[in-house]
Amino acid sequence: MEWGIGLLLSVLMGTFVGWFWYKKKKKKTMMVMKSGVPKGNLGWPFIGETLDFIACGYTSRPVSFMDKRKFLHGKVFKTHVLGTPIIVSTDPDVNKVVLRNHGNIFIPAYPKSIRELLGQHSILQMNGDLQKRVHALIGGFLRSPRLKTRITRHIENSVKLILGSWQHMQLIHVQEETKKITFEVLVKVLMSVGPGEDLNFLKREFEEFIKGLICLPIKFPGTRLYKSLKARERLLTMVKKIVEERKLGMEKTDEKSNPIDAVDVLLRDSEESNEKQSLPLDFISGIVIEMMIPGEETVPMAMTLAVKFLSDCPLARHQLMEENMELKKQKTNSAEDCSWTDYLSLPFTQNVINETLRLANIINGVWRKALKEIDIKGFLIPKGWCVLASFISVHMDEENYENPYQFDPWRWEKLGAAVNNNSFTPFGGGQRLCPGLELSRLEISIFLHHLITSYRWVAQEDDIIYFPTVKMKRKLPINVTPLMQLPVVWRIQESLNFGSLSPQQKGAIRNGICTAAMIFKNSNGTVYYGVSSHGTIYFQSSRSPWALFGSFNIECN
Ligand code: HEM
Repeated sequence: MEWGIGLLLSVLMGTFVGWFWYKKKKKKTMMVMKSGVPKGNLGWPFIGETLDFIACGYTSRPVSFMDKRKFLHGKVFKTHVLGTPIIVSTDPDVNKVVLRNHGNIFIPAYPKSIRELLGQHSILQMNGDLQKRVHALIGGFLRSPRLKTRITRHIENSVKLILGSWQHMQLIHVQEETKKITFEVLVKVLMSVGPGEDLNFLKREFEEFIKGLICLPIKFPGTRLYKSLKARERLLTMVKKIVEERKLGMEKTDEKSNPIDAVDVLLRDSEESNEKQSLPLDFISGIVIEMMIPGEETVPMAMTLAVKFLSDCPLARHQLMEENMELKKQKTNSAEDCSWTDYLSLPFTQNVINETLRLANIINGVWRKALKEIDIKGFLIPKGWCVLASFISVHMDEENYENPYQFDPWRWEKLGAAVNNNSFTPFGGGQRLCPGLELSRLEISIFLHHLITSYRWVAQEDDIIYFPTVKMKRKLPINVTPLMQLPVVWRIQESLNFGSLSPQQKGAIRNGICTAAMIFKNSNGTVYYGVSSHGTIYFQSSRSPWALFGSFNIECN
């Protein structure tokens, strides 16, 4: 009996000690959770703080949503937007960890409409080894010098064709025109489809498809999502046909030439390795469709916004013109074509592109979901929570950039190489760093080169809208005049600060007309004039070499 009571007491005692220990541990965990989970406000039931989030997206300062909360709760805070509680990081170090820890801790978490439209095989949603494999294949191909050499000629032709069509147009909508260039280039890179009926079909259906990328996730006949899904089906049929034909062609020939496009790369990968399972044709077709998105959205928007920012900053436009005119002159003199390295090594042009990408924030951040609880810099992100690594907040933070709202391409002269910098992530980072980074830069550089060396433009009033994606309210209307058609004096006004001219030089411009002293004919009979970067005209004779003055030349008839 005593033995029984003793046992009972020991069991009770053990249970009590166990319970006490468990409670203490739980309390400790709760305390860690409480002190570690970022502060913030989840707002109203269901809608959370979505209304404020969207309202800020329609202003010229979309980052004000983040700024307000950053001020109240710190650089990492919690909120509830677009139907989900979320932890927002505006801290570059935290963003870096989120981007790097991809796969094992963080997986992409995109809104439902995007998930539905891109389908289960989307590269943006796949994880693990498959994502690594596809990313490496696409990245390797897009970065290869062989592709860049080949595609440079193609981009040039496409840019010249579109710019040429502006000759007799007064008003241009930059946002629409740039899409024509970038979509055509990307479809060529992806599946070698050139201008014609097929391209028109792809463009038409793709425009219908992309409208549903951010919309209410309701799909029955008549809804936006439904229409976009139908367009995707039609796109898939056509792309799959191209992929199948290519596969058949490859089976018929034993010759192994270099891959010509992304379809080739994806098909060959499975062929060349016996260990790897071949990628299904549906899967390849889906990836190809998904990769058309930058041709319709991101790259044309970057070009459009560069034009917008340059229009508002004549000094930058002038310096860009000088640099590109110099390249044009060199190439004309040596009777050579510009190579991709020529375009990418124009320092000021690259600074303009960096600054455009920083200020425009075309992809304003990435959404991830935590698969495990993780502590980053003292912030506890509980398992299952979504994290928004906000790039726009970092790009527009005074701590990282002086006068962040000012378009200042010269800041990059001090900041140096932009890549690998946590505070500059327009192309994301880590394992999902955009594989189209270099192609995008090349396309934008070629577009800016030909635009600035062929046209003078005046932009009409327009505003940037940041929600749901970055767009111009009026598609950026500009009035263009081909440089060749400008009276000489226009070209001079374009680049001169008249106040800095000496009386003798001023005498060369009478009533806005250039006198012969400023005009120069070379041996071919081409007329030039030279202008320095500081707006001083140099009188030149046929014996003084142009390079001596570091001036640029504009040809005129
Ligand atoms: C200015 C133009 C562009 C910008 C700003 C941009 C931005 C980005 C960003 C931020 C990501 C990371 C997404 C994430 O981490 O979830 C990304 C991924 C990606 N981008 Fe771009 N991109 C541009 C152009 C292009 C081009 C021209 C292509 C070529 C086809 C491309 C193909 C891709 C692909 C395939 C991914 C997914 C990579 C993966 O998840 O493994 N992008 N891009």
